[in-house]
Amino acid sequence: MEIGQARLNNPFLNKGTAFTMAERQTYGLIGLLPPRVKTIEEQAAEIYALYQTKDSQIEKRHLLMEVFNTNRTLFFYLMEMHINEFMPIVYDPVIAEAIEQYNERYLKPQDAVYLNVDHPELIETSLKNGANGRDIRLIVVSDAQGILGIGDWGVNGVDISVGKLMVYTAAAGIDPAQVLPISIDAGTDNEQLLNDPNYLGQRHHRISGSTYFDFIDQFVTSVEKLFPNSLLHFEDFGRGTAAKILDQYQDRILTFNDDIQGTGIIVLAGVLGALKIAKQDLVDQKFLSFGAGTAGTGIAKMLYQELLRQGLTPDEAKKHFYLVDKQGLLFDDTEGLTDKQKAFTRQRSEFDNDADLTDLKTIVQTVQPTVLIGTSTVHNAFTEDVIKAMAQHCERPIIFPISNPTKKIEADPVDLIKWTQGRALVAAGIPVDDFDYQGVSYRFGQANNALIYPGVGVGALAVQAEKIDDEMLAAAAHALSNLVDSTESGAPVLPPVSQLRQFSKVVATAVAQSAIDQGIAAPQYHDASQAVADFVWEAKY
Ligand SMILES: NC(=O)c1ccc[n+]([C@@H]2O[C@H](COP(=O)([O-])OP(=O)(O)OC[C@H]3O[C@@H](n4cnc5c(N)ncnc54)[C@H](O)[C@@H]3O)[C@@H](O)[C@H]2O)c1
Ligand SMILES: O=C(O)C[C@H](O)C(=O)O
Ligand SMILES: [Mn+2]
Repeated sequence: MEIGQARLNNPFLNKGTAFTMAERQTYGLIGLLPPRVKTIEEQAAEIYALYQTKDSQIEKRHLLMEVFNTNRTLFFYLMEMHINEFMPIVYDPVIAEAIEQYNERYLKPQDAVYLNVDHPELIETSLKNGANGRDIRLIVVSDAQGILGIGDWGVNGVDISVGKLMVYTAAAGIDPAQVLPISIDAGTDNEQLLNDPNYLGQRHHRISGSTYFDFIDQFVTSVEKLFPNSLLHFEDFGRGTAAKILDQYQDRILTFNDDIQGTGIIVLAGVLGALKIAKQDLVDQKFLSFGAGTAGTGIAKMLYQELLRQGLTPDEAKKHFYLVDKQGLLFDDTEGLTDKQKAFTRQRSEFDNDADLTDLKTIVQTVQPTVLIGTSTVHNAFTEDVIKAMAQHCERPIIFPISNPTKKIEADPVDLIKWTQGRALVAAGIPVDDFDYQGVSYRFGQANNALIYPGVGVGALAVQAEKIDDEMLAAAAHALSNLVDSTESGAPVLPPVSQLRQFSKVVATAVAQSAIDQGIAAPQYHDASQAVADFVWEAKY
């Protein structure tokens, strides 16, 4: 039992001024706190009042991180009360700013584990020190090669592991004492960091090839050994490693890649939601993915698998996809294709103007897509010309510019409504305010994987699933899209973040049920909603 200052300094156990007199006796806290005993409601009201005095978003974040660092229960109590307001501050988009300023604003290690590619022999010790005897069930790990759309941020990327875990607890209620954020410092190719005297990571370029993959393998093996009942969530790895790692481990351990799978199913859910509103079928759509990297190809795969579930053959389903990357429309003879792009390339013989299919407007005019998804990190790539060309050929264009953070988004969602006279069905990766236009209030869905990965992870953990498979992922997407209200004009294509807690439970239950139905849940679980309810942690003293 931790007593005295050690208890006050332990964010998992600390209650600050809310320790009762009896607790102060028991835990050796007599004389260590001012006399007045406060309730959690009083503490939360005080912090919130202070929060409102902060001028900038980064200052607001700094305050909330201090609460997080000192008292997890109070932090999550507050977060539940102000979920809409706090999500963009502790998570995307302000988290990107925090990552860019990590060295300057370094406060505390945030109970994360810092692994160093040059010292594989320290992996186990580091993991044990990080857990400090806690029963770890969920790990988010990042090597920060592709942080959102802002590139390589080395050790600064630890914030994304911490932030993704915050959302897990706020949305789906995993006990914050059972999570472990991890940074893998594999070096960085970010020259700004390498030249920054304050940079806190290893000062060398990224290590790649077998040294890198051997390190990952030792890491995964250590996680399996030390935390055999945990889910290992990979976040913001690079285009050249993310899919390789997922393919290597997805059948061996309980693991998940958020950028590939989480993004795939949030977009699938959003597209299904949009089609519900437009009263159209998935099999009648043509999908154009602009930016065919980790997220773009993950999305194509999820949509493709849904077409198969709806009865199409692989050849028929494949014909619905057009991938565009730096080279233009991707053909089977395009130079530099990634393995995941190869599954969705087109043939030049399909087009008379194949040589011209390098700019987005010509591609849109030629292909006439009904669904346009942006995962390119190219700000404002969806110009008025491009969107008008698309809207000429379809009544309800489905347009998801989902590159993050705000400075990378492919179009301003408000412009998409204006340019299509309100016909577009739009979702972005970041929160966007409602927009009143020609008598209709347009609400924008947030196609951010945060709306779905917490339910997936908690659903899988609640029934101790052996793995996360495509059936469970599809169950999650369907559960979420079923909640879309298609009756009101201007309705969003996904349920609003204000209901994150409620719908994460629905997603978790669907995922748990799928694992039970497939026989990959632990045998003691028969009732998915009971298992999820039993698993959920509440932010109270
Ligand atoms: N909303 C969400 O939930 C969500 C989830 C994952 C990723 N994202 C966003 O998607 C973006 C991409 O992430 P990623 O992990 O796939 O990165 P990535 O680097 O794997 O992929 C980006 C792709 O865009 C391509 N690209 C770059 N410039 C281009 C151009 N001018 N024209 C066409 N293609 C171009 C790159 O070659 C690459 O293939 C990021 O901004 C990220 O924040 C959003
Ligand atoms: O982190 C986010 O906001 C979503 C996504 O995982 C991304 O990489 O952009
Ligand atoms: Mn990500």
